Amino acid sequence: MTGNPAVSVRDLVVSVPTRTGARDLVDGISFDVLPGRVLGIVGESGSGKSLTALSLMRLHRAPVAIRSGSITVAGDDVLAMSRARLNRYRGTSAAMIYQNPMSSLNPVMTVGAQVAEAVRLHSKLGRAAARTAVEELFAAVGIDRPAERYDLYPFEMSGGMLQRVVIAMAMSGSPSLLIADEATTALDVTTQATVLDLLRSLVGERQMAMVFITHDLAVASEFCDDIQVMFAGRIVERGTAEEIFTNPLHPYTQGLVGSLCTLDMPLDRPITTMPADIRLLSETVAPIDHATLGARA
Ligand SMILES: Nc1ncnc2c1ncn2[C@@H]1O[C@H](COP(=O)(O)OP(=O)(O)OP(=O)(O)O)[C@@H](O)[C@H]1O
Repeated sequence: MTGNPAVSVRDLVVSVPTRTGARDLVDGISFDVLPGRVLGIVGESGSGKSLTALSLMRLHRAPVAIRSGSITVAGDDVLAMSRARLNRYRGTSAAMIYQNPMSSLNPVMTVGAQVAEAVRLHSKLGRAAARTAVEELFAAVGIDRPAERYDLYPFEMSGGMLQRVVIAMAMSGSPSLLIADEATTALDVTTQATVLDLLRSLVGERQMAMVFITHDLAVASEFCDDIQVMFAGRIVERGTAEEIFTNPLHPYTQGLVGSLCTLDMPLDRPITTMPADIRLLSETVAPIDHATLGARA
């Protein structure tokens, strides 16, 4: 990797207390994301993807706690931030979008007024200027007739349009890092493709770093620049999307990639099932990293 990463995570351990001692749910992971690149985090349910994302925003809830490690975003030490600094950080340095846009929206307020609130939180704009800024943001995320759409309530918009509103809200503070946790999973495939196109162009234009969490390996292979595969709280393998999907090396990644169905695969090809066996981890403690394997000239 060259250039300064927008996001740098080192030896992050996130744990929860149990009667028999702390249980590490995220177990010493490290990764970087460069501006303008999309890092996909894939892995089965419970592997620690969402806790990693929540930790980047420091939005994890007690009793879950960050036990050790460091998180640096746009040069700032996220784990050392005061509450006031953290409030500024969320939105201006890092923003997050979720699967269900309604979880980020107030059902009884127009969408424009809600995004205007976010705009005014990050700037000193007056009401009229904030409205103009929202209309510009709406146009930037592909909401046509933004002046009319400003006055709609969430229930008057489709799921795809609402996800665009939430993306506009996330963009309102010009973050260096955008985290999407299953943000396109609930959309139909056509809408999903248009929202992914939008996210890709925003990442390029604004040179944001993006962390993209998904169960959908086909989407990850198309959309992400880099992939890290998580299993039981650890990163087992990382590489470019092409390296991971054409040359998976860890048995867990091989199982994941082998379970992908494609339209051109022979009908009689057996579908690999995943042996979700924790012993897979004992084989490799450090992640298999394609960048250090000499595979890249
Ligand atoms: N508040 C909590 N208390 C105890 N355990 C938790 C808590 N939150 C998460 N966990 C556990 O931490 C592990 C990682 O959870 P996480 O939500 O990060 O998984 P995930 O990979 O995002 O899964 P999914 O894809 O289903 O969202 C899981 O075993 C989960 O049960």
